[in-house]
Amino acid sequence: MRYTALLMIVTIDGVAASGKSSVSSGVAQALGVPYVSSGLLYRAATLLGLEASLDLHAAPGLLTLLGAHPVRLEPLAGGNRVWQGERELTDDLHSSRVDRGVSVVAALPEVREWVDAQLRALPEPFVAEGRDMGTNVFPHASHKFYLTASARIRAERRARERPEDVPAIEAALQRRDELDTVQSAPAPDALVIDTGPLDLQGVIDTILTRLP
Ligand SMILES: Nc1ncnc2c1ncn2[C@@H]1O[C@H](COP(=O)(O)OP(=O)(O)O)[C@@H](O)[C@H]1O
Ligand SMILES: Nc1ccn([C@@H]2O[C@H](COP(=O)(O)OP(=O)(O)O)[C@@H](O)[C@H]2O)c(=O)n1
Repeated sequence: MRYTALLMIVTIDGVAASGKSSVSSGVAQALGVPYVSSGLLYRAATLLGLEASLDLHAAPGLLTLLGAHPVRLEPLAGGNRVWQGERELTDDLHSSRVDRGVSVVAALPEVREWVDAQLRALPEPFVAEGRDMGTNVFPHASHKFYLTASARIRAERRARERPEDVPAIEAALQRRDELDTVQSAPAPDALVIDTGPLDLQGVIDTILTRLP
């Protein structure tokens, strides 16, 4: 564990299934700090909206629901957990149904404000991962990274975790990348890493060598 991470925010953004959460977890564990998965909050809002049969394009209903039954992100270094009261949502957040709806929910400015407020309230230090951590939420972060890889490589990796086949996963990832374009630009001061030729530890080490 390194002790140089005091009062530091590291941002790791990138496209869908580029390795953000696995890499963030590895970096966070090496630094001895938590990591924060912003995508899980968008996924939680989507899951709860779907369960309540709400229109995912309409912010007021979603915000009323989230206000009445607050969602809590538990940012641990080994893996984030999401709670709504006593109910743990974590295991339900990576279904294909949530994948399909989440970009619609994430396009709502009111939902983005709901997520951003929770993230900005967290005590430093931490590693934050998502799409706009280095641009919008923590523009003052000391170290910023952006992960990419071809859609095919990302789909092959994700196929090891999902029941669908590679072409179906690839098409869904590309659709989500398109819908997420607005919030997914790399920060101008981020180091862009193509994770295609690297294994997980290779990406983690590339980042760690650039941290104090
Ligand atoms: N560089 C890499 N090499 C091989 N597999 C990787 C690499 N990065 C991530 N993975 C694997 O790809 C999958 C998606 O990674 P994940 O961290 O969930 O991405 P994201 O958080 O961007 O969606 C996981 O199974 C992970 O173990
Ligand atoms: N900072 C963020 C994080 C996620 N998101 C949205 O949340 C969705 C799920 O994010 P995620 O990081 O859990 O998804 P994966 O890249 O892990 O598949 C994305 O497709 C975006 O629509 C966002 O808009 N901004």
